[in-house]
Amino acid sequence: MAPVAVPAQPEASHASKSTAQTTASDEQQSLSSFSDYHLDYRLWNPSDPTSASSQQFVSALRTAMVGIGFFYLHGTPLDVKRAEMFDLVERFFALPVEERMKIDMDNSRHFRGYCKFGDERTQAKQDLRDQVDYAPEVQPIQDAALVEKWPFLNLYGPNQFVPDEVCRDHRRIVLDWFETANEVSNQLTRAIELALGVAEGELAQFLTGNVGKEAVDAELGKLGALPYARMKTIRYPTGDTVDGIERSDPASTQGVGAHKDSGWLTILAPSAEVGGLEAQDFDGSWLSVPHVEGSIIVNFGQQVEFLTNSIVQAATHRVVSNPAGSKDRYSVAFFSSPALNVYLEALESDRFSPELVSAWKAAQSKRNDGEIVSDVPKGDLFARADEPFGWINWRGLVRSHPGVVRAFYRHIVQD
Ligand SMILES: O=C(O)CCC(=O)C(=O)O
Ligand SMILES: [Fe+2]
Repeated sequence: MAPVAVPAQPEASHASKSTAQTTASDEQQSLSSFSDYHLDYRLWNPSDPTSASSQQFVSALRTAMVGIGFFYLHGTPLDVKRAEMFDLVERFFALPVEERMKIDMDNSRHFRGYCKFGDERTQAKQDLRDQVDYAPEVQPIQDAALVEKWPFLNLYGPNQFVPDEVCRDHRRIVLDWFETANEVSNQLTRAIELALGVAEGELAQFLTGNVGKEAVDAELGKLGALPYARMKTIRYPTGDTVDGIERSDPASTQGVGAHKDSGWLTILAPSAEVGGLEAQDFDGSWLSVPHVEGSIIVNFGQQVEFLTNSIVQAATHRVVSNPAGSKDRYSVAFFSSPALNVYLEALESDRFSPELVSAWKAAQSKRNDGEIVSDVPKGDLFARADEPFGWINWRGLVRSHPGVVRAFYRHIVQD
């Protein structure tokens, strides 16, 4: 990959020293310096995916698809919404913790709402962040017998928002971002279909849930398509204690531990001021992923890897936190997901376009014998062909949020 000049980056508040304990050298490379990982969304014309400009976008996407699974996407409609969104996030986390706790996730059987600092773990270690989780704003599913048989149907339901007089426009700003990020994910999915050389809708059907009858359980099929996605607004706070909560390990810098996102595509807006996001290169080294003005970050989740037989890799990434820094870090992450009702089956590799295969071979030849080093086991959250995808979302949420399980699901979830 040819490094490319990019606009000067704001200084990351965690200097390279704080990552030196986990990286081999002080000279950490930045993902932003590689031209292959910068895509221009304005080239993509949704009403004419076969135009020369759209094809140029698809070709760039193909190159990114055989990379480490992370890229910058410039010129999306999220850019103009960013300032308002980050203003909201800062206002929300500045509220007294008692106000934030009024939308505590432990009050939501649908796994929506605020998770206080230190409640979440990755690889058995406390993550140093607090966050609000959202998903589609929909009615709960009413058919009690079906919900009992398929507990993941509980994931459908309303979000929790703070009233306007406490935090102005919480609901409006979040739902608007959710819808816009979802549209970007849908457009990228169409472009991925073209990059792979598969028919229109072949991947999109897994997201919309409008799959052929044979792919759906008959009873579940009664409910129709059950599209799903999640979103988080996140804070990585500084300070020895946070909201009166002690850090369990004062020396820890684990904002969020190394992981691969479990879903389809992640559309991520990282802090412009405070660094810390890192992506793992194929040789195991960690690249910094700073915000670049006028872009958002996209990464592939594990279901893209699953469906493409690993020709596309889900990115291994983490956030290195700096509790001693002068500013809290904020980020906004949208995770598209296969619909709850669908069964995923990997595509036959021999169907991929010659262009994709040659891009993949070229990328392989530059790696250590095609070897991929990752701190996360391959396929830890892959879908299974014999169960609806809802189970993957359900298991992930049950594992991450024991408080919700204690409040609502003691009878069906064993420790
Ligand atoms: O906060 C970030 O920048 C990344 C968060 C992330 O990777 C996640 O929540 O899955
Ligand atoms: Fe992630």
